[in-house]
Amino acid sequence: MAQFSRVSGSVGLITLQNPPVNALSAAVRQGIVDTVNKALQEPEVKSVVICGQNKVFCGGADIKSFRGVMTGPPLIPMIHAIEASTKPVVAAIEGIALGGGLELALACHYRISHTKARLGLPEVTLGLLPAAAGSQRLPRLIGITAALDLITTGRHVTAAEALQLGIVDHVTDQNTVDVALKFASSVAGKPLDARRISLYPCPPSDDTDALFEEAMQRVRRSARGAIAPVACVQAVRAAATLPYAQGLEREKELMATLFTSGQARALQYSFFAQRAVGRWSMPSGAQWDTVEPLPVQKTAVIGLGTMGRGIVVALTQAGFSVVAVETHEKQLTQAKQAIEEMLIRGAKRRGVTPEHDTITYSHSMEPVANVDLVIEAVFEDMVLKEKVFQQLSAVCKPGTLLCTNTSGLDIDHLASKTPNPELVVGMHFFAPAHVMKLLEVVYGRQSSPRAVATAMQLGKKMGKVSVAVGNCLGFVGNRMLKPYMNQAFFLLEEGASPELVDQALEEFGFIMGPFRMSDLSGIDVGWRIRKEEGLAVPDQRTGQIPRMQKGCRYSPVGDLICEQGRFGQKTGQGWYRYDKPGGRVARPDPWMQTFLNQYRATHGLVPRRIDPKEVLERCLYALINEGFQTLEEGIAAAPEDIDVIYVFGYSWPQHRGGPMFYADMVGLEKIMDRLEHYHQAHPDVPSLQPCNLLRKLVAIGSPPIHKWSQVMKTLRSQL
Ligand SMILES: CC/C=C\CC(=O)SCCNC(=O)CCNC(=O)[C@H](O)C(C)(C)COP(=O)(O)OP(=O)(O)OC[C@H]1O[C@@H](n2cnc3c(N)ncnc32)[C@H](O)[C@@H]1OP(=O)(O)O
Repeated sequence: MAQFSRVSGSVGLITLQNPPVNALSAAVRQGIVDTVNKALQEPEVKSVVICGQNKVFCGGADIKSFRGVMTGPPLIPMIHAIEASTKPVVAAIEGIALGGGLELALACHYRISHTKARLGLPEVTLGLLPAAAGSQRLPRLIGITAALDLITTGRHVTAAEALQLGIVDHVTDQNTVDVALKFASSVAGKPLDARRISLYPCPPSDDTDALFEEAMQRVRRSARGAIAPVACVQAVRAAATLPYAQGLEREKELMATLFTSGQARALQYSFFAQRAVGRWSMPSGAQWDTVEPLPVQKTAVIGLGTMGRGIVVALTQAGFSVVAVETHEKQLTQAKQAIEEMLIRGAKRRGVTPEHDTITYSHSMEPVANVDLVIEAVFEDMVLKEKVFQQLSAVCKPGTLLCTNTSGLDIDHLASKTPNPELVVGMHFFAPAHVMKLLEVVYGRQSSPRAVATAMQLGKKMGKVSVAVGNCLGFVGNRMLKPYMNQAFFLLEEGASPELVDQALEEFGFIMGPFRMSDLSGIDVGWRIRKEEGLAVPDQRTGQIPRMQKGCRYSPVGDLICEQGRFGQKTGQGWYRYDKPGGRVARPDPWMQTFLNQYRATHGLVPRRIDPKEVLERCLYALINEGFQTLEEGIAAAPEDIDVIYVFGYSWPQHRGGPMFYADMVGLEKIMDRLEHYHQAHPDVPSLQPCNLLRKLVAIGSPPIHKWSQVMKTLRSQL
């Protein structure tokens, strides 16, 4: 809806009304058309102001409506009618002007913004482009380079930057609507042609071809196969090289391709999935809207290795006071310096003053006594963590929440070492913890709903996308990674090279394939865990690590690599070789080829040609199958939880939605058939055997992803 009123006799005020973000639903568009007509027809009205209800201008098109048939007046003619108006129209921008919201403002003759407003064209993040003439108007207003930046990244700008770029005419910290009304009154009757952006020529650049060539290359490099950023460059190019009307036609053509692409569907699903994970629930029925979080102001981090340092930075930047504890004096000094540097760099990037006075460094636990919440981030060793939790239980005030940053150890076991297991939860951060957006909040059998609510809220305040998951080995993310990594190892045994496997998965859209990723994070990390699990241990009789363990196929290739001291980038050699220890550029290593040949010969394995399709199917479908298993067990509450974890923690390409969305796109029947096919070929790999939930979904006709929850409920109630 949009409401019309007349202010001071001569200014028509149009207020968009569609909480919470005044999205341009069919009703809002109809309201705008009607109220603009009214303003034009009423002779007393000399100028017009458009604003949004509740101090929010407009969050753009209604994304929910993209799923169905579009109804109501189309956006483009509505926007053109505003620009063509013979009476001046002023946009009063408060809160946000995003996507169609900013395009609406660009059609107005003047834009006045509140200092705290944010503006942008984020369509690219939804797999689209600004197709309500935004791709044609913005370059004409602010130039090609700046427009390319905003349109291809979708980033939001502050009012100050918008003013500097020329997107808005004036910024105020007063009541924006009042300022706009006064201004509208002052420009009544003034000529408007010079204010109609569609009439502007696109500002020339020195070498348009070179500029677009460079932009296209940059975008292709970072897009990982996403098509919207490429279409955005093409649309801006149309603005730079074609008359406005033809540019609009091109914009429409490009949008038509994007709109119907699976990528747009995936990215829009991902938008809503990110919000859905905030509405967490626990198997007990406790959920986000029925549980009050505990108040948290003072926090502590125990252990200042890489993870601990990142967590201290993230907490400090979110405004919490932090006691940072590291028992080794030398490590404490180094950590302090590293944290200060990270805070300075972060503050510089955000244009604020660094906040270090809120951190207290300590080599003892004493200052932790009066904090509200502790995050333990010591080495991934259960005995060490148990000791820390016992110390914390002795020193902390009653009611302190004890969180562990383990990446997969048993939360229930750790909780059992404290007198208050209900106050123990896992907070699994991803490295680097001050950068990576994902946080898995892991509840154990005894974790109280308030403890979960508190950790979820803390994550939100730290700017994380937090997902509540149940307790099991590896939780959701690392548990699903295991069958994926196993397949990658098996493929090496059967004839693939690390390059072949990585390339297939990188072309799919992962930032790094499993072997480059493992070189980056350190191959020895998994080796240590496998040794603790009793897997990477030579058989006393043969002296070799067995290739069958507990009745299942096991590949020791990763263990053998580590035995050679090849831990990845840090040692300059891993699955690849690097110029020096710490080097970043991975090069294929002839040593690896020889090693694999010898390994296969030793075990009588005849190498065969493996194609990228098999790599994708085996690695991804095994991972997806494990995803279904976590849903079946209730470890993950919904497919959205898994998808958000994979997109934000494991570089799953966002334009493919996440593993479970991808499974829905590929077709559950196909996934099940291919898994069965591979399981027949490898009967000693149980993770290739389709799980019950997948079978059940296929049996009832493969319902779409939003209907899986119902089947999951039935299945769990039958168990
Ligand atoms: C021809 C095509 C023309 C134009 C194309 C477009 O305009 S595409 C849309 C472009 N706009 C956007 O991409 C904005 C998307 N929204 C956001 O980035 C954030 O929601 C926003 C506006 C910055 C607010 O963030 P905040 O953290 O304050 O709230 P939250 O994200 O939780 O959102 C609150 C609820 O509003 C829903 N919502 C937000 N934007 C839209 C939208 N454009 N359409 C529909 N619904 C929207 C959001 O889902 C939340 O609802 P919930 O029920 O909680 O999921």
